[in-house]
Amino acid sequence: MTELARSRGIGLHTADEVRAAEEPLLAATAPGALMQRAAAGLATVCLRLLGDTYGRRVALLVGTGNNGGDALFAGARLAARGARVSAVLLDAERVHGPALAALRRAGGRVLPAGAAGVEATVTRADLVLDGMLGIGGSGGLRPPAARLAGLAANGAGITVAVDVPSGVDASTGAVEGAAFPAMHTVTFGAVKLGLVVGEGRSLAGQVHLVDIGLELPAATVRQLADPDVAARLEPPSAGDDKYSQGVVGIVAGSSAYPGAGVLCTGAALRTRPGLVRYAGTAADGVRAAWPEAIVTDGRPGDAGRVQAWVVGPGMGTDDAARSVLAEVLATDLPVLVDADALTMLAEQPELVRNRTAGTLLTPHDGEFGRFGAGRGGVGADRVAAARRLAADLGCTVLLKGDATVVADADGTAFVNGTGTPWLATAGTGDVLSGIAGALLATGLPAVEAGAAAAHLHGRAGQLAARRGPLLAGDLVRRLPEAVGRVHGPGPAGLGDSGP
Ligand SMILES: NC(=O)C1=CN([C@@H]2O[C@H](COP(=O)(O)OP(=O)(O)OC[C@H]3O[C@@H](n4cnc5c(N)ncnc54)[C@H](O)[C@@H]3O)[C@@H](O)[C@H]2O)[C@@H](O)CC1
Ligand SMILES: Nc1ncnc2c1ncn2[C@@H]1O[C@H](COP(=O)(O)OP(=O)(O)O)[C@@H](O)[C@H]1O
Ligand SMILES: [K+]
Repeated sequence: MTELARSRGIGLHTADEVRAAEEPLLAATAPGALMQRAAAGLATVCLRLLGDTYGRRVALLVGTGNNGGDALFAGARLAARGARVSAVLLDAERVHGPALAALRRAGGRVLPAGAAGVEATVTRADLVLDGMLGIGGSGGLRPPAARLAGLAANGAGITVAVDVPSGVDASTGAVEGAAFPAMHTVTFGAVKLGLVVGEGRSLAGQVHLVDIGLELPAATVRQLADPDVAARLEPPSAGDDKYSQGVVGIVAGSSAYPGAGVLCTGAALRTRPGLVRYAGTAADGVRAAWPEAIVTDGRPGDAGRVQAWVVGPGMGTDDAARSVLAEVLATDLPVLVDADALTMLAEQPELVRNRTAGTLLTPHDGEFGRFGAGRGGVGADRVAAARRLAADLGCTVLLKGDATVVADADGTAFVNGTGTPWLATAGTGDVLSGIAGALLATGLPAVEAGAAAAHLHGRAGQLAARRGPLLAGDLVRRLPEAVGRVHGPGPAGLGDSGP
C-alpha cells in the first residue's frame, strides 16, 4: 500500500452508518455491554476534566432514550468516586430503568425537569453532562430540553455532551433552534460528521472518541490530520529539478487590483519550491513583489508550459477576462476556478462540464448560490450542498467556511479541521487558491489537493493568529512554517485546532 493510500485521514460517519454497525455488535454482545463500554469511556473523560472528583457537583441532563442511559451510568461511576451527582429527568415516566437504578444505588439525587431546584442544580454544577439526545434525536429541541440547554449555557460548569450535543443533527451538523453548547463531546464508536461541520462544529467543542468495538464501512467523508497532509507534500529529492516539482500558472489580479495576483502568486511560491508562472494584467505588481516568479502580461498561452492553472481572483469579469477563462478551461490541464472566474462560470457552466482534467471550484457561500445547483443557497447541510454542485458540474467543489468542505462528483468528501475565525478577512481566499493550485500542479487529484490546501491554509492562519489579528499577507509569510509543522511531530487529532 502506498503512503498516500494509508494516510486517508479520520473517517466521519452518519447516524445511519453508526446504527447499522451497532446492530451486529449488539447481537453478539451481552445485553447492556455496549452501553457500559460507552459509560466507562464517558466517565473517564469526565474524571480527567474534573481533576479532583470528591465533593464536586455534577448535573446530568437525562432524555428518554439510550443517550440518557449513558449519562446515568456514567453519573453512577462519578458518584462512586465521591462526586455529588444530580440527574434532571426530561420525562420521569420514560427513562432508562437499569441506569436510573444504578445512579440511585450510587447515591445520586433525581429530580424532574420541572422541579424548583433545577435551575440552581444546573447553573451551579461543576460539570453538566448532556444526555438528552444522541443519534436518535430529530428536529429542534422541545421546550423543556431547550430550557435545560439554556441553563447549561448560562452556568459556570464544564459542559460535556454525550455522543452528540443535543439539538445538533449528528449526520449534518445542522441545528434547528436551541442546542447544548458543549466544551467537550465524548462520542462513541465513530466520529459523527455533524460534530465537525456546520453549526455542530462549534457546539461540539473538543471531540473525544471512545472505542466501543464498532466496525464501520469505509467512510465517504474524511478529515485529514497533519501526517495525512504531509504524505501529500513530498519534499524534493536529489533527482528533482524545478520542472519536476510541478509548475503552476496563475491568472489573477488586474491592473486596477494587483493585490489578488500578488497574494495568489506568493502563496503558490511558498507552498512548493518548483516554478510559478504568472500571466495577467497585474504583471508589474507581481514582478515587483515576487522576482522568483516568471511573469508575462500576455495571455495564458504566452506564459510557457505549466501543469495546472489557477484562474479568477481579482481578474474582473469583462470580455477580456471571459476570453482568458475560456482559454484556460479549454486546456487539458487541471484548473482551479475561483472568485471572478466563478461569477463568469455560473453564467456558462458548459465550459467545465466536459473537461477531462480535474477542475476545482472554490466558492464561498455567495458564489455557490450563483450556480444552478446552488440556487436557494448552501443550507444547513454543507457536505450535501458541495456534493450537489460537484455532481451537477462533474467537478470538484471546495466550499469555504469555518469548516471548509471539499467534495468530488462521486461523493467522496473531506471536512477541514484547521483554521481560525481570524481567516474571515479580505484576500485569504486568494492565498488558498495559490496553495491549492501549487498542489494541483504536483499531480494530486483535485479533491486531495483541495483538502490538503485547506488544511495548510488553516494551519498558516493559526500560526499567524498567535500574534493577533492577521492579514492575508501574513498567511503567505507563515506558509513555510505551516508546511514544516505538518511534517513535524505534534498533535494530529481530529479538529485539532492549534499549532
Ligand atoms: N445502541 C447502542 O447499543 C448504543 C447506544 N448508545 C447511546 O444511545 C444513543 C441513541 O439512543 P436512542 O436511539 O435511544 O436515541 P436517543 O437517546 O438519542 O433519543 C431518542 C429519544 O429522544 C426523543 N426525541 C427525539 N427528538 C427529540 C427532540 N427534538 N426533543 C426532545 N426529545 C426528542 C425520542 O422521543 C426518543 O425517546 C446514542 O447516541 C448513544 O448515546 C451508546 O450507549 C452505545 C451503545
Ligand atoms: N468564520 C471563519 N472561520 C474560519 N475560516 C473562515 C471563516 N470565514 C472565512 N474563512 C476562511 O477564509 C477564507 C476566505 O475566502 P474568501 O471568502 O474567498 O475571501 P477573499 O475573496 O477576500 O479572498 C476561506 O478560506 C474561508 O474558509
Ligand atoms: K447528548
